[in-house]
Amino acid sequence: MQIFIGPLVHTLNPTTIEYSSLSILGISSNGIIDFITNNVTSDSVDRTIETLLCDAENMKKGWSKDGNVARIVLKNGEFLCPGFVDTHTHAPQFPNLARGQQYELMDWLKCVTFPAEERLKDTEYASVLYKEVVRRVLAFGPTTCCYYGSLHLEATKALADECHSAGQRAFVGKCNMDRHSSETYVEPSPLHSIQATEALIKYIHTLSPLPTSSPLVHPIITPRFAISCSDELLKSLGSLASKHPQMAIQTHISENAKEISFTKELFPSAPHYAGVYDMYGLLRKGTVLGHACHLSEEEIQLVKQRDAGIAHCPTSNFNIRSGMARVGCYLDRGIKVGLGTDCSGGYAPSILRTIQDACITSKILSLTPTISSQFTSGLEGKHLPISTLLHLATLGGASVCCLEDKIGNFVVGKEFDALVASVPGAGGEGRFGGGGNPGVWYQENDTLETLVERFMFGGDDRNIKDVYVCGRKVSGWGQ
Ligand SMILES: Nc1nc2[nH]cnc2c(=O)[nH]1
Ligand SMILES: [Zn+2]
Repeated sequence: MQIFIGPLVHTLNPTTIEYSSLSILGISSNGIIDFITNNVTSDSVDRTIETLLCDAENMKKGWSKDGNVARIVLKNGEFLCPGFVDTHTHAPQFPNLARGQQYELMDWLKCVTFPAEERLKDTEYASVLYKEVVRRVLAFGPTTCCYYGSLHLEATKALADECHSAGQRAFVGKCNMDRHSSETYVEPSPLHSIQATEALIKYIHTLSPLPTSSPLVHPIITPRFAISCSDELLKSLGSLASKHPQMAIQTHISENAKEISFTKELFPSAPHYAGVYDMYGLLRKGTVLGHACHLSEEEIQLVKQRDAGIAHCPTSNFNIRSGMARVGCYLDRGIKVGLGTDCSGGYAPSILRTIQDACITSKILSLTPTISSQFTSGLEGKHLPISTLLHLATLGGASVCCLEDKIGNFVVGKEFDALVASVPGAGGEGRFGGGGNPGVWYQENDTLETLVERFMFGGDDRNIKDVYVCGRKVSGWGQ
């Protein structure tokens, strides 16, 4: 059992952020938040803890004054933040990070991305690569991550193994792709693709959960995008999805102009891109749609109706010049939106970087007079406030993954997925943690609001001191 003592920040919805200058959180031995008291004064901490430990409800949960309780006291410049949720990334593409920026999507796939993914046919290479991928992702703070694997079953099992042994909450999918790739990187038939997907689902279901909680690693059905799946494959994936009505699905949608027109050519009977997935039963609650830069009004309404979620990938959208997603509009319509690093379309597995680029995307849209002049209320056409940006990175992402009842913010009964964020003092505590010389440091008299702002807009992995999934420390440079 652990008690955390320190400031915290989290969101309740896209426009409500809560700051507490000093909180006390009790985390049970199975990682559940048993109690929280916010805005405690520093001279009343001991007294408050004693009261909490003697509280009848807390005693029923196993707390007592004489129990074995670890106290974790945050230092100056540190605060608790909900663990980040990366709703869209590609594990086999990590060796390509920061390469290929000269291409747009379709050439980028052909020239640099498919060749990199093809290397995963070597399962030994997969094990070595994926160990490093999961280690790096965790160090940047995503306690939950939606991973695309390659086409290869054995390699993708290795990815699931790495998430499982590192203790990361994850969705792991084997890409389905039976056309429009290279001769050597394509699945031989829809049947082969489906059998391998079923085998992966079975395998992931055998990974043992933590002793006292539900599994952390989940399978996810992963048609790469409509272009790379034949009608027959999409149909079979739809049947597979209907056999597993709770299972998550991930794919790409409406990322780039050429991709959209090719999709229309390939599926002339579909009303639009979103309609292709809908036709095959792949657009539903738990579907994570990557990018969604150019959705039409009809598509937006359909996505909302089906209760699918959107992975906003702004870094990648700029890097491979795809476009800008209208996140304000999606949120105004009540669509679930989270952030995706989309490595290696994005440069790094950094959700902080993605927050910064989501902010810039919204600012560019707000500077476009034809857009900003149309909207007077709501988020569309405005630059996104801090509450919205933090929400996208945490609770918003959790809701895209249908995990909003389990994680995403600090609420009694939820699992403790959290970061200890650190904005060190100049030359002071934490300065050398994380390898050197963080780009932001606190100034005298900084409020918690200012620290959070510095972290979100100037932070990187050096500002992520500890990473907890379900109460277990899984990464970080803190001792
Ligand atoms: N950004 C991105 N878009 C895609 N569309 C289909 N595959 C991919 C991919 O790997 N990355
Ligand atoms: Zn992607």
